Amino acid sequence: MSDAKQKILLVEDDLGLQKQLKWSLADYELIVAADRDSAIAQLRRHEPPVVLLDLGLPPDVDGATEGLEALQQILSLSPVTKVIVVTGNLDRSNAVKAIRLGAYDFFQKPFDPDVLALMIARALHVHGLETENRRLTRQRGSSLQGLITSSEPMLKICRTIEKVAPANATVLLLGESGTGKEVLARGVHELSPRSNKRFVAINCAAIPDTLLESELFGYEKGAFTGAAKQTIGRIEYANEGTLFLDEIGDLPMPLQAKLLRFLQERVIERLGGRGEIPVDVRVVCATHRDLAAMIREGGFREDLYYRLSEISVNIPPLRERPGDAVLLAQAFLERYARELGRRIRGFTADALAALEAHPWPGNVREMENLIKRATIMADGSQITAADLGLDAGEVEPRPFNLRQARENAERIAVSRALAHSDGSIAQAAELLGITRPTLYDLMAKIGMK
Ligand SMILES: Nc1ncnc2c1ncn2[C@@H]1O[C@H](COP(=O)(O)OP(=O)(O)OP(=O)(O)O)[C@@H](O)[C@H]1O
Repeated sequence: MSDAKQKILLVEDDLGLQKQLKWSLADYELIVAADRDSAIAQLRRHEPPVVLLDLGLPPDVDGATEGLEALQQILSLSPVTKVIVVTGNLDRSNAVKAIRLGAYDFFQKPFDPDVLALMIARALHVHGLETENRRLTRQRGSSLQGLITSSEPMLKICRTIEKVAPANATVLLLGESGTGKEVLARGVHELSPRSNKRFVAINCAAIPDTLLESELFGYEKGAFTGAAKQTIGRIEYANEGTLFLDEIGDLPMPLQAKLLRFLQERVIERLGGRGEIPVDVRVVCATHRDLAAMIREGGFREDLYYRLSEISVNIPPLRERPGDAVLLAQAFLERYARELGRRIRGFTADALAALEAHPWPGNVREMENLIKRATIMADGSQITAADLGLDAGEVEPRPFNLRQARENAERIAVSRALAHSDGSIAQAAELLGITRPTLYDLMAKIGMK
């Protein structure tokens, strides 16, 4: 544990007050800013958990417009920061306005050092709890290694995988390309008693039909021209571990029959071999195809389908996972900025809007590639929509209509808050500075589930 002092940002233009506060808050590392611009610069630089913000900032020292503007900017940049606003003695209405905008608390001048110290200690405590909570929720959300999500449907799938992993049941993962089927298949393996054995993946669509059989079942020396030595197949190689059959919908009919036989009897015969070899594998398979339609059209065996789908899991596409686009983008940015040694901190507002508006036909894979490329190409310290190569046309045009503008802003704020709070409504409401029922109402109003 480091015993470094905790940082507090003081936004105050009165030099006398600055001095006084510096002295009474000596237990903290006090960072001082005298106006909105420098406050934002210091916020970006130090990321303080608590900001003490005087609402009467220049040029509007007698009003609160500049202070309220600063408050909104601070919260939009860092929704987890606790902002305590400082107001004049008779300025209750602005204090209430600030709370409505998401300030954590307010404090009226002239200030009482003891009360202020108490308020700051409490804000730091709440901030610490929330950070820990987010960390734990995130950890819980990603009990499947490498899987990032905060959306309700995906978290539900994680829970399902956790439940089915220890059993030996065959799992069928259904979902569009790039939705994370292989990540989930690995999750099944990692959380199963077979985790210390092999996870063997084979993509049935990537191997020519003529080779697939020998690839799966192996062959004896001389089984066919070119079979120079005995070779074991992937099924046998996965013995005691997990076999992941990707793109199972592309398995040719004759092999479907062979696979079915293996699943029923749990023995294989190598090509050109004479004996049956017992193999103990857990089978997980996946496809982006509509197997039911394939069965109707005679392209997939119904009996094999039932064997494979003891547990069947439908993975939603990225566009149906509220909040995940931004969360994944942030995680990929962090990863690639680190790996590529680039100092890039986050996304601009237009990039966030574009990320949320894009339909992601290639799902998480498309997102990962896009962020990696943008991390390499970006010139500034933040990634813009242009860096992402997302067509400006894909971002909703900025509306003139105030109601629509408000709704757009609300939608972005709610998605971001949900992403930041790993889908917890209670936390998201707190980040947004509204009550839970208000958040539910807001989500219903803007059509978010
Ligand atoms: N929820 C997630 N969190 C983090 N990374 C993810 C997530 N989902 C997918 N990925 C990453 O996206 C890429 C594509 O995922 P994956 O290969 O599992 O998709 P898939 O559904 O199996 O695709 P395909 O059907 O095309 O084989 C991988 O690099 C994977 O690590």
